[in-house]
Amino acid sequence: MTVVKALTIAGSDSGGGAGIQADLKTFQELKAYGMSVLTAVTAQNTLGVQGVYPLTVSQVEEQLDSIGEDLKPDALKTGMLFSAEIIEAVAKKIQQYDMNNVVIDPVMIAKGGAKLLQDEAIDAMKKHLIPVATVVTPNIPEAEAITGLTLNSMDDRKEAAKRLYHLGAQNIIIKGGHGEEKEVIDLIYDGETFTQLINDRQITENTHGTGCTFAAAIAAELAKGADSLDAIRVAREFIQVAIEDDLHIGSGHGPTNHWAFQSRRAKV
Ligand SMILES: Nc1ncnc2c1ncn2[C@@H]1O[C@H](COP(=O)(O)OP(=O)(O)OP(=O)(O)O)[C@@H](O)[C@H]1O
Ligand SMILES: Cc1ncc(CO)c(N)n1
Repeated sequence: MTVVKALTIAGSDSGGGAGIQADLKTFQELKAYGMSVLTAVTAQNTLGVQGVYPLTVSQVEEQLDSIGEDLKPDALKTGMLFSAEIIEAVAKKIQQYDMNNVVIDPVMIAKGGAKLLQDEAIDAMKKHLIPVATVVTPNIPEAEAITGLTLNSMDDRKEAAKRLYHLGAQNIIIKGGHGEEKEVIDLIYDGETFTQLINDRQITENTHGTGCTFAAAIAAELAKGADSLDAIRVAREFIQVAIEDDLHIGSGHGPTNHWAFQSRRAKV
């Protein structure tokens, strides 16, 4: 049996729906051995974020050294990185250990509005992290914050994708969860071609951690050898059913269902 390894570099969500917890659940469901480098602890539930406690840069670096020296991942994803210093350290270690198949989810704000990235860290993200991305997965507000554009139309999103490409990312997906359309349109750009993935928009409160889960699924598929577009297509299916078969946990924005994808496959 060939075992592939996937790494998440992200924050902990005590509520289990987003962050490291969502990533590890997703890796497991997609049969990638999951590993984690923690950047911050959050006290969080479906109602919101009650506390944010970043780790020190050296604590993050030491974890990355432990992974890099023994357990080189076949793919990795980044989530909440919190500060410019952590972003720079992570980018440096990715290069030092020659880690490939890098999915960058430029997490900035939790759905309830809590800040998971300091404003002054956006420049570091542009300068250090987006250039090492195999795939970068901003939602619409994140793409706006990175590019400085206001994204009102699909043409605006295409222009933002081009700018992200020029920052050095190989593949861009601007996620449409925050869009106004009746359907959810995720826009992909690989430097040459635009591809739109169009899916039914689910009317539900339970979308906590959709971005984390989606990016982790891309990383798991890349780890198994898929090309970027195929990895994104599987991840899109994974998140669609995780939203459709929601769990109804907590009294706020509940998590998605990380086992829905495998449960549905088992029924076919
Ligand atoms: N209501 C919905 N119905 C169907 N798909 C959705 C819905 N909301 C989000 N998605 C899908 O989930 C994925 C994540 O998109 P989204 O824009 O919600 O990310 P995000 O804002 O980064 O998430 P997070 O809450 O983790 O920060 C995308 O593929 C998007 O199309
Ligand atoms: C720890 C963490 N990372 C990412 C997100 C974004 O969903 C969140 N809410 N919490």
